[in-house]
Order: sequence, then C-alpha cells, then structure tokens
Amino acid sequence: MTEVVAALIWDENRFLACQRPANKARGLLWEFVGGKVEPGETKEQALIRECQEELAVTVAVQDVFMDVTHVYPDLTVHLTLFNTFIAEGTPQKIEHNDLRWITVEEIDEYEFCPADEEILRRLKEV
Ligand SMILES: Nc1nc2c([nH]c(=O)n2[C@H]2C[C@H](O)[C@@H](COP(=O)(O)OP(=O)(O)OP(=O)(O)O)O2)c(=O)[nH]1
Ligand SMILES: [Mg+2]
Repeated sequence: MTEVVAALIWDENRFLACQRPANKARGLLWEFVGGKVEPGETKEQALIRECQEELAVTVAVQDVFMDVTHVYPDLTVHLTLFNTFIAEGTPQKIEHNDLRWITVEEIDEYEFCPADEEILRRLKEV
C-alpha cells in the first residue's frame, strides 16, 4: 500500500485541479496536487514538500477532507486529501501539464484519476 497525500486548495468557490504530466503514471488525468509520503515524513510534512516541489507554494495544512483506497494494476494507493490554504506563493506549472481553478459544477468536464471519484462525488454534495 502506497501512502499518497494530496491538497484540496480553495480560492473562494474554486479549487485547484492539476493535470498530471504525460510521462507519469495516470498521465494527463487530473488530480489534487500531492504525491507519495517518503520514509520518516509525516503526511503533513510530505504535503508541504510536494506543494513546494510541484507548485512552488507553501500550504497551511488543515484537517482531512476525506481518505480513499484504490487498487490500480501497478499499485494500491491510500490517498489522504487535506483541506489546505496557500500561505505563500502563487501556483506555478513546474511539473504539471496544466493547472485550473475550477468550480464543483465544472468537475464533470475533467477526467480525474479513478481514485478521486468518490472524493469528487462528495465535493459535489457540499
Ligand atoms: N497526487 C495525487 N496522486 C493521485 C491522485 N489520485 C490518484 O489516483 N493518485 C495516484 C497517482 C499516482 O499513481 C499516485 C501519486 O503519485 P505521484 O506521481 O503524484 O507521486 P510523486 O509526486 O511522489 O511522484 P514520484 O516521485 O512518484 O514520481 O497516486 C490525486 O488526486 N493526487
Ligand atoms: Mg505528485
């Protein structure tokens, strides 16, 4: 089981959707910014690191919005999605193919990673 952390970043009524690079697993699917927790890191530390590496922003990590487990052919992901806000910086497209601030009404226009489906359903409810 691979521990993955991701960030739900809101700006008023929009959240940040990130398109994965073409050359990685789940290439060109949309995701919440984040990545794998490294040995010796807490989930919060991993999420702050990933947001710095992938977006060049510093996030403040709040509570867990939701966690899900999904089995892919290549790995089983336990994804923990945190509510966060940007404490410093503006998201930069360092590694992603595209970045978009989207409303929950726009979710169906984007093809997200399969592990995110349950999360997106819940987002549409709130
Ligand atoms: N970050 C992120 N990963 C997700 C989401 N949904 C989902 O299925 N995943 C999967 C895709 C990847 O297989 C895995 C996360 O790996 P990653 O590629 O982001 O990991 P990483 O940033 O640490 O990159 P790397 O060092 O493995 O190259 O979890 C999501 O919403 N956000
Ligand atoms: Mg990542």
